[in-house]
Amino acid sequence: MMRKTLFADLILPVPIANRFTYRIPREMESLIIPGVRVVVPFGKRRMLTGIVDSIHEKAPVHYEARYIYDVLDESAVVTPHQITFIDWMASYYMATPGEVLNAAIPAGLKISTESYVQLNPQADLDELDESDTILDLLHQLEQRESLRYEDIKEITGEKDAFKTLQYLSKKGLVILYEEVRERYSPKTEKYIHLATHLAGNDKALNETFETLARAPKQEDALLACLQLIKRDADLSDQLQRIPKKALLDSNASAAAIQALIKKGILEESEVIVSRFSDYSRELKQVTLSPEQQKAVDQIIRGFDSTDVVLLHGVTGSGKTEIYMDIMQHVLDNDMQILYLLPEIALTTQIVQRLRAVFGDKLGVYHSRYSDNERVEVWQGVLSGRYQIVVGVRSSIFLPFDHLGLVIIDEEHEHSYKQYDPAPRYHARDAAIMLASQHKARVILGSATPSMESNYLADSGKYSRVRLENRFGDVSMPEINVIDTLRKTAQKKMSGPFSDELLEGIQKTMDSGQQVILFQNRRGYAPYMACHQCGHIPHCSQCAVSLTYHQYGEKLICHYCGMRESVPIACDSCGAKEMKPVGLGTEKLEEEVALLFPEAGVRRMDLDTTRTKNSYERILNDFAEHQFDILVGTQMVTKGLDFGGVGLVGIIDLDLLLHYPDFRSHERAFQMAIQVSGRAGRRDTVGNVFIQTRDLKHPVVQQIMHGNYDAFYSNELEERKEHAYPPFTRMIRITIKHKDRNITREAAQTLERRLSAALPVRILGPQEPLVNRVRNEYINELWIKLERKGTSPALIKKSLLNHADNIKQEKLFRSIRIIFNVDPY
Ligand SMILES: Nc1ncnc2c1ncn2[C@@H]1O[C@H](COP(=O)(O)OP(=O)(O)OP(=O)(O)O)[C@@H](O)[C@H]1O
Ligand SMILES: [Zn+2]
Repeated sequence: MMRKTLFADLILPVPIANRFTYRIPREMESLIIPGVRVVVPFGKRRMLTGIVDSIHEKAPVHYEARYIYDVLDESAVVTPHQITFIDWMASYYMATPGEVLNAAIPAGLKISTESYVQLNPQADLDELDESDTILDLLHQLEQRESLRYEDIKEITGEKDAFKTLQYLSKKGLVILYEEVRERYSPKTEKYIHLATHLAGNDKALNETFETLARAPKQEDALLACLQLIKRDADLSDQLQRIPKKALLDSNASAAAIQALIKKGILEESEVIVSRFSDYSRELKQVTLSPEQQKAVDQIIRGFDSTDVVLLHGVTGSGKTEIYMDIMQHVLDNDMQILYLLPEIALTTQIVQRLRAVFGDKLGVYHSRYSDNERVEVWQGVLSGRYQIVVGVRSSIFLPFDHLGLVIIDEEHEHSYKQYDPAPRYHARDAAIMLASQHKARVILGSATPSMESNYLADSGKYSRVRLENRFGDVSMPEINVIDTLRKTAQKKMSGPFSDELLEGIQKTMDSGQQVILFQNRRGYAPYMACHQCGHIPHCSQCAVSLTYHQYGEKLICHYCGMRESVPIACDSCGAKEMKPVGLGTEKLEEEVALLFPEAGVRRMDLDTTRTKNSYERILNDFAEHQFDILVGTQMVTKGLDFGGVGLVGIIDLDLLLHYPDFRSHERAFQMAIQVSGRAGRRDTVGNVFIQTRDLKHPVVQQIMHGNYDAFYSNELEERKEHAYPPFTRMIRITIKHKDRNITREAAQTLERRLSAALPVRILGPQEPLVNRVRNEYINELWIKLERKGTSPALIKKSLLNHADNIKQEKLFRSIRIIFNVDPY
């Protein structure tokens, strides 16, 4: 009987929308199962790590299948659920499964291939007629065993050293090869135990001690070791291993331990340990208030009719405790829980609260973790060590296989949306999809629900539970709106502060409380301008002004990151009168410190939180009242829970209100209410001061009265009138090219064809406000899909086809077309 040849379909991390079929070598047949990682050759000289999706006997028709090169896992690291999820995400967000896979898998689980170069042992280096660079390279190779591709580039000074290498390889002077290496490395610790022949053998031990009579340090070390073993009460077994570190801590010298090992008295071993220490729970018992208990009951009843419940509770109503109560039920049923948060800054506080109750069942996953740490969380979910994961948006990709509950806290937050690179997904929406795959339940929590979620609750698709009061009879903060237009006329502004705000800050600090000041702009000043001619320095690659950062004296482009030093004289007229204009957090911090010299002031924004533990430090110090005034961007607006905040100031609400985007009102309302909610969360009534020039603006009025329902119904009218979400779904198509005309022409051509072919509304093409970034011009088309119209899947397919077609044309060959589904 003929033996069958087996093939595997793989997902590879490349932006091509297919599965790739490879042959399974005979000796790997039993090893290759769905969900394991394999290494395969790809193209001429690349090696890639892929995931096995399925195994079959059908040889591909259009190409000769190549062999799988290696298999990396003994059991699946990706679950079947994940593969379904990856495929769904790729098609919904118009990305490829490979792009999703790339986002999903922590870098530590990817294999890197590195090209190495070695001197051909047969090569004769004498009498070579080559350039000095090449001779230099060959001599370096002669001295070393091998060089990495990267090193070669450095030696030759060439950007692409491959040509040189090919040349040398053809001449038989060098050998090129690839080495595959796993990036994840487990953390190990050294352990010490007593040699087998000594354990439990007092006679032998005594004899050993005698031999050490002249080596007191070794004697001490052995004694210390025995004491450590005995201290552990329930272990009679003297073979127990003790951490070498513990032995060193008990003052045994490293040299003495080494000597004992050499003599065969002690033995050393290495053990793989977790990067995350075990947390014992303190078992904090929380009693829910009657209103909270009622909400829990309502949520559970809500799940009878819908899988998603929207928990709309005012700031400080104790939503977290409600989640925790329901989580306990889910754990009792042995199901997994995913708890999503919009921002790393928030994980610190929430994790502390959750850990007190759930101990080491809790894994945390976010981008500040190292690759190795992320791999351990991934494996911890696979192995069942972590039943609960708290994390930011990428945690939806973890290998869950029996999710019971997904909590999406602060569900209105737009940081749940991934902008770049693909897949451009919204973690809230994707998590709801993930939950439905697992038949799990979802709680969306917010004090200011998104238009979409509230709309779906209105229409009965979600259940809704409301909490109108703060926990523990705490009052809602008092909101004061200050008319800065009038204050300016009355000369009652000092810099960005009105007299009322300053007075409020002073009073708050006098009463021993703390202050949060919010300004949604980082840097020192939004731009610099010449006092003589008005010239404003712009980024050379983008159509935006450069932001002035006082720290380091730099002008920085917030679009492409380009930095340049601050010009002494104006580029345009030569006058030496360049001045910063406007107010960023850096300047705000400076002004506050000047006005309140006795106060401690710190700042929290992107610039002060770049390092791993910086959030924690700022937040912990604030919680411990080590400083009085926290200045920051939207980072300070989100679900933070501090007891001592008496006042919150919004320096310039207009900045939020008048942003050219259909969601600006929604965002302004949400941010203002959220940041206000940080005030007065314990006993005294909090104060909020909001500065604006637009007192009569309806949204300002709604914020002032904390009236979500009024805001929602007004805004819904607007959205309906202009056919914006939630009444439609939008897809943004971005066309980019370095030539402005080609960009426009491509956009126009695409628009014409789409209009002719598809029953959709198209806005544009138009140039966005910032119409050039990194030297590429930008045009946008906006597609509006009716909620009940042609299948979005078909339309997306057609959009992709049209995009592919247009790129076939000579003029448009190098344009880039980027799709962003639900681009908000
Ligand atoms: N049942 C309870 N027992 C003791 N303390 C509670 C209880 N419920 C809530 N709290 C406390 O009340 C405060 C506010 O609760 P929490 O932070 O959960 O509010 P929230 O609804 O998430 O608010 P926000 O929307 O502003 O984030 C917290 O300090 C919390 O510990
Ligand atoms: Zn730029």
